[in-house]
Amino acid sequence: MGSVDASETTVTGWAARDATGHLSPYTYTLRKTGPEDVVLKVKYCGICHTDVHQVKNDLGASKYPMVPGHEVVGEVVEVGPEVSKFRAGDVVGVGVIVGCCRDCRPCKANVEQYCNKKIWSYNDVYTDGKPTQGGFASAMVVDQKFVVKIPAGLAPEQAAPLLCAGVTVYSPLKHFGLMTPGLRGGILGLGGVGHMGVKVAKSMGHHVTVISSSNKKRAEAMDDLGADAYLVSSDADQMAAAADSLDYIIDTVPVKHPLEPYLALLKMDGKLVLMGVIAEPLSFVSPMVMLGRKTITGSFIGSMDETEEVLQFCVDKGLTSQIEVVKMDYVNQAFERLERNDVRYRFVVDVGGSNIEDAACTCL
Ligand SMILES: NC(=O)C1=CN([C@@H]2O[C@H](COP(=O)(O)OP(=O)(O)OC[C@H]3O[C@@H](n4cnc5c(N)ncnc54)[C@H](OP(=O)(O)O)[C@@H]3O)[C@@H](O)[C@H]2O)C=CC1
Ligand SMILES: O=C/C=C/c1ccc(O)c(O)c1
Ligand SMILES: [Zn+2]
Ligand SMILES: [Zn+2]
Repeated sequence: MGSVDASETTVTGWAARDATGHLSPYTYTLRKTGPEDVVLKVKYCGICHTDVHQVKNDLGASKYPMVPGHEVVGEVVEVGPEVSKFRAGDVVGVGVIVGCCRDCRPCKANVEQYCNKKIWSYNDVYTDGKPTQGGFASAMVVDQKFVVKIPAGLAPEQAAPLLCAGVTVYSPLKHFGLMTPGLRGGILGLGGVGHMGVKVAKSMGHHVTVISSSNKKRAEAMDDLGADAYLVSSDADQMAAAADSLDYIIDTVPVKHPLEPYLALLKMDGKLVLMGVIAEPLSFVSPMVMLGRKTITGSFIGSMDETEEVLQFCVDKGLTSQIEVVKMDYVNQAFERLERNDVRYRFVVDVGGSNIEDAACTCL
């Protein structure tokens, strides 16, 4: 962390300044540590496709300067006086949200990710009026409710993708009653979220089919990730042969795509769970869901409770994410490679090992 005055700490993050999405060093201040706040020095931060959507203003609501990053693992360096769960030296994680109202139905049901007053970890405004900034930064201050302990047995860089990608697949499988061994699941789009989908679903005892836009990932999917079957979505014969075979599909495609080819793969009562953030209407004809009582639904990350659960689930099952660790000065190339589908399967930035405070003067 940088200089400290009576109330605020100066930190360096890597921010996008406009919709080109190019990140460069940016200096800003953290809020004064409140009674329930945890201050963490960032060690690692994963790059999610949502970060690409946000820096490039795909959703039309981006504000700049924007420091992205919501798969954040760090070390606690300070806690407020009312923090009981954490102490200095703990390795902790922060994900997509850092605030909620605590009073609405979702908050009271501990599914605070569905709170209409949730505060996003970046591209949002905190309760003090300051913009929120994410994990591609030397440090963050986060309310303890939105901080999780990284369990022993999980390397910090390994834990990073679980804080968004991991919990994003775990939550709907749990919520929709899809944890039963023997189910037949489909993972559409084998990227950061999708590869965690294969691993989590396999660990639940499912028969897992990857549905991909190309044949390029077939061997990796079957041999390294443990998928049971692999379909190329443009291969009409393969798709026809797999009709009526799946209990669910986790759809992670980040761009507009037809739904009917995938609805056809579902059995009666099958579920298509949309994960991709797509700001255009998707379409299907009604018989595709009526004839088979199929469901099209969506799911948004997971709760704080589920985040703790998926971390422990991964420890218990010996499950790891497949990551490429890079330094901060590679972040723009990593974003470009992610956008062109050239990563196996998640970039994780070694923020702590990148001397980002020193780079601040030279990289603008
Ligand atoms: N709902 C939620 O809570 C969350 C939503 N997201 C969203 O989920 C989506 C996926 O995120 P993430 O896994 O990080 O992204 P990745 O880019 O890592 O993976 C997406 C995968 O989709 C496939 N794909 C990519 N581009 C295309 C294309 N043009 N046409 C068809 N298929 C394509 C590719 O798989 P293949 O090569 O196999 O075709 C690619 O690997 C994003 O929109 C992200 O914002 C992310 C996290 C949480
Ligand atoms: O990667 C995590 C966030 C996902 C997300 C889902 C829906 C939405 O509208 C977003 O802006 C982000
Ligand atoms: Zn994410
Ligand atoms: Zn609420």
